Amino acid sequence: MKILTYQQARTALKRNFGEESVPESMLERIEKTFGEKLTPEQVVDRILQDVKTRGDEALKEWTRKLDRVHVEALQVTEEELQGASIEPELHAALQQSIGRVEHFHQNQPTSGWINHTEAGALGQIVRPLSRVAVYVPGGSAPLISTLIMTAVIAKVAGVPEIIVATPPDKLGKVHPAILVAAREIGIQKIFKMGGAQAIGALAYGTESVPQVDKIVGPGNTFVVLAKRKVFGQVGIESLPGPTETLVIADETASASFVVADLLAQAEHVGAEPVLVTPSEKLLYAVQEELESQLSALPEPNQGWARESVKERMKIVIVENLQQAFELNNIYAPEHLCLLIENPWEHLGLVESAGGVFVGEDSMEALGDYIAGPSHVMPTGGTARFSSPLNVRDFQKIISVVGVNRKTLQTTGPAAAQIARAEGLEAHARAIEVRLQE
Ligand SMILES: NC(=O)c1ccc[n+]([C@@H]2O[C@H](COP(=O)([O-])OP(=O)(O)OC[C@H]3O[C@@H](n4cnc5c(N)ncnc54)[C@H](O)[C@@H]3O)[C@@H](O)[C@H]2O)c1
Ligand SMILES: N[C@H](CO)Cc1c[nH]c[nH+]1
Ligand SMILES: [Zn+2]
Repeated sequence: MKILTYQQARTALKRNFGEESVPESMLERIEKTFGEKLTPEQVVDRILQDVKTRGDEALKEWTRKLDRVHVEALQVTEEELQGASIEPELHAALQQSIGRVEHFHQNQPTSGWINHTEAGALGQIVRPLSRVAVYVPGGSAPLISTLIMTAVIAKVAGVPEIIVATPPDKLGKVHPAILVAAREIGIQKIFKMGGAQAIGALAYGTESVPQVDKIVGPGNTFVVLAKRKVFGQVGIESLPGPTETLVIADETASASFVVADLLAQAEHVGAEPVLVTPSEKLLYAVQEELESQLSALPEPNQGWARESVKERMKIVIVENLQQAFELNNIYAPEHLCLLIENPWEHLGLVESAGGVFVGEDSMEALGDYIAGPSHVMPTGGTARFSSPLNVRDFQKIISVVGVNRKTLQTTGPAAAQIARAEGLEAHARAIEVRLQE
């Protein structure tokens, strides 16, 4: 755990996606798997190229090598989908989550507009994408909730065809709760594939996997790098990678809640929990509480959290809350949790974050499952320029230009002027030929 001053944190928290150092443990795992020293980027290039040229065969081989399982049929069969069952309590919880995510996104304004006036018409029409894929992580835990936090929003946007990709478990199966949630949402096509190989298959298409228009959803470093590389071939929504949380807490915060929130995210592979506080008293209380909550966690959760917390957790001591929010805006975290007195009064200081969790009853873990907004949020500092997954990510806007002769007469000469300044004579004439009529 690192304890930093405000000045040190100004440099330490500044990030540029793709430039962060790769953990030694990941490089070692790569060397073990590939038998040579490669960067994650080189690994992803190799996998994408192979899937592009050899299709299903490559996909299955990479699944065997990286997920250590052989899958005969990549697509989940109708029997598997219809036969999946889970505890009624979990089923009801999934239904509640689906309902709340759907309701939240139905509130997002997304309609188009066309203004018909005496000058003619101008506007924007909105169309859903035709075929999208949602990636549901499954490397270390089957993220059932991520299916809800992606596919339900695609449904609200009106996408007719939604495809799911998720890594198979060691028996070559998809978690039954993912299948039940898929049934509830009305999804039929689910593929047992993960990592960069899944992204390649969806971007290029294979014998079994249809090429999609856009791939959305979070994942580990390999998934995120692959998404970035196939952008252009297909659309992507943003770069939601390993999760991160910045908690701003003052002396009024409960150390127990602060630690609970930091540990909840530390439980994710590669997570980065950061605490920023002006209170030394809270700092000592948090250090004590951390040990006690860590040892109370059951294995294997404790193992992940311990590794993450010890290696990755940062605590920053600041002079006041103003400094805390400045650091937040430099870091641009996926999640910002406000455990301070009068949190609503400070919301205006937030310039960048995937989501803000205001007050001690709005913990981020609730947002992960059921609050309403998608838990798919930008990481790695990309919250400076991108947003949480939302309905607009599944739609496109088409501009509509239908002005009339009156507008042509008032705007045409200016347009022709600009065209000639660009040296584009044919453009100017295409306008002027109408003006002469
Ligand atoms: N930002 C968000 O909105 C958000 C939301 C949910 C989850 N997440 C993040 O998603 C991530 C999920 O990661 P995960 O690993 O559990 O699942 P994952 O499904 O993203 O990745 C698993 C896949 O990675 C590939 N892989 C693993 N090791 C590899 C190696 N050495 N070389 C090449 N490929 C390799 C395998 O193909 C495997 O199928 C977590 O970091 C979590 O924090 C982020
Ligand atoms: N906190 C993760 C990234 O926002 C999402 C998640 C899924 N399941 C649990 N948590
Ligand atoms: Zn989480």
